[in-house]
Amino acid sequence: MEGNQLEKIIVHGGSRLQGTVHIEGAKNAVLPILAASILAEKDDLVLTNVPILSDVYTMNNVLRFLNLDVDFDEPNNSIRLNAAKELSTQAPFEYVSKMRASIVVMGPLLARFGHARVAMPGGCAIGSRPVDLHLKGFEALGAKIDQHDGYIEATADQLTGAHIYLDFPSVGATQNIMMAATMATGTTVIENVAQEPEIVDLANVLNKMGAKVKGAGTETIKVTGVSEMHGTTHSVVQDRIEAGTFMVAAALTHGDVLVADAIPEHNKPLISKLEEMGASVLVEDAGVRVLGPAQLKPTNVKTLPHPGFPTDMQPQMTVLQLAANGTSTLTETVFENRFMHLEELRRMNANFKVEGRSVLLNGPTEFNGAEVAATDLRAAAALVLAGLVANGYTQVTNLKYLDRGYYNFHKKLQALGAEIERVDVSDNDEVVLKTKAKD
Ligand SMILES: CC(=O)N[C@H]1[C@@H](OP(=O)(O)OP(=O)(O)OC[C@H]2O[C@@H](n3ccc(=O)[nH]c3=O)[C@H](O)[C@@H]2O)O[C@H](CO)[C@@H](O)[C@@H]1O
Ligand SMILES: C=C(OP(=O)(O)O)C(=O)O
Repeated sequence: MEGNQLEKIIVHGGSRLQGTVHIEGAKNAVLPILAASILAEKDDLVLTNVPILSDVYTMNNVLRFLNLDVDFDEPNNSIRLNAAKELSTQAPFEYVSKMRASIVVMGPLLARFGHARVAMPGGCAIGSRPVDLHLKGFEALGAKIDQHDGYIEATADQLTGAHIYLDFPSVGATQNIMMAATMATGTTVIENVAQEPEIVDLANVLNKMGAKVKGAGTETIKVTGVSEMHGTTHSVVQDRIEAGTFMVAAALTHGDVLVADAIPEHNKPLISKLEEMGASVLVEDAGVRVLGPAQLKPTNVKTLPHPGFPTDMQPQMTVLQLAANGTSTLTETVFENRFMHLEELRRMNANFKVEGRSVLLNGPTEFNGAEVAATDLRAAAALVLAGLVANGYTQVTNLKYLDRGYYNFHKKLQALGAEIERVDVSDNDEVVLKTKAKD
C-alpha cells in the first residue's frame, strides 16, 4: 500500500484546527505482536485495532515468506494469523532492508525452532542502529551467533533461562529477548529493559498466548519458560505517537482538538511540555483535548527512553519550539542523528543551531511555505505540521515515510479544518491553482 512516489502533500497554512480526531492502533506495538504470531503452534492469533500502514504490509509479507497464513481484513482493521504449518526460519535481505523492525522475527523463530537466519538490518536516516544488545541476549540464552555474508544466524538446541542486563533499555532488544525466552528452559530475568507501553502490550499478548511474562512496564522483566504457545485474540493499544502528533498540531495552530481515545498516561512527558508552553490539556472521558495558546512559550526538552520524552515526538516538538516566543533547546539522547528535518525546516525560515546532540531553536519563527522532502517518518509529520502555520503553500514529498506510520494523515487534518491535499505530482499545478482559488 506504499504511497505512489510521485505524490506530495500540499498544505496552505493559517487554519486553526478544531474538532475530534480518532487515533489508530500503534505501529510500534503491532509490528512485534505480528512477529509473536510465529510462537503459536496451534490456533489463530487474531488482532484487532490494526492500523493500515505500509509497515504492517511489510511485516505481513515477511511472515508470509516464512510460510504463515496471514489474512488482513482492512475494513475491520483486523488480521488473522496462523503459524501451524511448517515454517521457514530465514528472513532475506529483500524484506529486512525494507523495514528494520523485521529483526523482531528472530526471537520468536529462535524460541520455537532453535534457528533463525535474518539479514542484518542497516541503519537509517536517524542513526546507525546496531543490534548488538539483541544478540548479546540470545547468546546469554545459549544461542550460538554467526554473522556472515550480511546475515545473522542464531542456533540453539535448547535455549536456557539466564540473567541478562541490557546496557541500554533498547525497545527492540527487550522485545526480541522476551520472545526468545518464552519457551526456554527455566527462568530468564532481563534487567534495565525498555518500559514503553508497546512492551507492555506485547507482554500482554504473549501471556494470553500461554507465556509467563512478568514485570513489563518496569525495569525488570521475568520470563518463565513454557513448553507450548497458542493463538488468542488481542486489540492493539492506541498509538501514543500519532496521538501526540495531533496534540502538537492543536497547540501549534492555536486550535481546540479532542484526540479521541488517546491514553493520557502514555503521553505524560509531552502533555507536561505542552502545558509548560501555555497550552491547556484536558483529560476527558472521550480522550485528551488540547487547546493551543495565543502565544507559545519556549521550553527545553531532552529525549529519553520511556517514561521520558519520546524521540519519536522530537521532530514534531521542534516545530512547536520554533514557533514559540523565545529560544528553546532540544537534546536528542536516543539517536545520534535525528535532526535532518531541521535542514528542511531551514528552507521554511527556521533559525536554529545544532551543537552536538542539542539544538538551539530560535523562535518565534514566521514559517514560509516551501518545497521540502521528508527524510524519515516523524520528519514527514513535522514538515506537514510546519506547513499548517506557514505563510502560503508548503509541498512535502517522500511520502513513503509518512505512510509507514500515519493512516490518512492529510484527511484527518482536513477534517479538523486544515487546507491540505495529497496529490499526484502530475496534477500538481492544477491542484495548487484549485486551492488558490479558495483564497
Ligand atoms: C518499531 C519500533 O518499535 N521502533 C521504535 C523502537 O526502535 P528500536 O527498537 O530500533 O530502538 P532501540 O530502543 O533499540 O534503540 C535505541 C538506541 O539504542 C541503540 N541500540 C539498540 C539496540 C542495540 O542492540 N544496540 C544499540 O546500541 C540504538 O542505536 C539507538 O541509539 O524504539 C525507538 C526508541 O524509542 C523508537 O524511536 C522506534 O520508533
Ligand atoms: C523510528 C521509528 O520507527 P522505526 O524504528 O520503525 O524506524 C518511528 O516510529 O518514529
